Amino acid sequence: MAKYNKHKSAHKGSDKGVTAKKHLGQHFLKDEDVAQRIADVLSYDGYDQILEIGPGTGVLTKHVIRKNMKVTALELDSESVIYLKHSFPLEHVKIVNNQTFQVIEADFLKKDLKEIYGEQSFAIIGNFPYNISTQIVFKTIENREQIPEFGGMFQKEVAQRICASHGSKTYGILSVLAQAYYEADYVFTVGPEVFDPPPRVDSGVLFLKRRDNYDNLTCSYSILRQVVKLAFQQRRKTLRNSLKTLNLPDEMREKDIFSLRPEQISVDAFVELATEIEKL
Ligand SMILES: C[S@@+](CC[C@H](N)C(=O)[O-])C[C@H]1O[C@@H](n2cnc3c(N)ncnc32)[C@H](O)[C@@H]1O
Repeated sequence: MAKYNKHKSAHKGSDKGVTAKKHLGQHFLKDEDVAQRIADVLSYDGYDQILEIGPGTGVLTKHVIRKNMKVTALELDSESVIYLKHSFPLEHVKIVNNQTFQVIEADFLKKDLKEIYGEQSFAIIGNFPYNISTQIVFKTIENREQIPEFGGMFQKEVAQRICASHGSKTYGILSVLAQAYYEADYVFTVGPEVFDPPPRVDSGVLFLKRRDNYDNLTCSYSILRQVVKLAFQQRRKTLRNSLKTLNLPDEMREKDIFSLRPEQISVDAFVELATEIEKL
């Protein structure tokens, strides 16, 4: 069971003046090897800017900085921001030429990413706050024109869900929407012992690489999201039942795909179906 200490002496961030806060999903990495392996999941090819979500006390940040990219770290916790701005050992920054590193105190979910990047591309990395995992993935998909790669750590089940193939029990809304635009690879699992305080669950690291045809899908994101959501809201039912509210023409509802349950339908087949529905 995770322990969020009221006393500042007992967890990894506390020696940096940062108390772990449960509502912010703060579990600080204490294993440098794992931090290095997370930083290594991105290719660092084809872009020169990185956005780290939730740097905390910078355990992962310093490995990312060494990759010779411009790094922006977005952190909601003001204690962590104060530490990163004033006490984060600057040798991590100085080792690389022509590099900028900035910390911005902000909520990733609310921040307008164009304010930071304009139209430029950037990759996302993080040991993500697990309480907002789904929203992080949705916001990434919505900003996909600027995000060629995304890598980092989620609760293991969430990472597995994003990477799941059709036919698997964990295949769902996140799998279809993420994989419509990104190739998704589950990279490795870590146990609670690499964090301080330890979470109750295992964690999984994944890597998303944007597909070459990401901007060339035959349907819009909004219709795909609508169809997939409706289908998985009643995952035990066939599409004929779950898509009833769309009032689709009978001849469409006679097609074989409508006798399937959503977990039996591949990403490509969902895209094809959403395309047909959008054309109506
Ligand atoms: C699991 S901790 C990881 C901390 C650090 N990266 C590490 O690996 O030790 C998640 C971090 O995300 C931050 N955070 C939580 N919600 C956030 C949000 N909406 N926007 C930005 N950062 C957030 C937390 O304050 C915390 O520092």
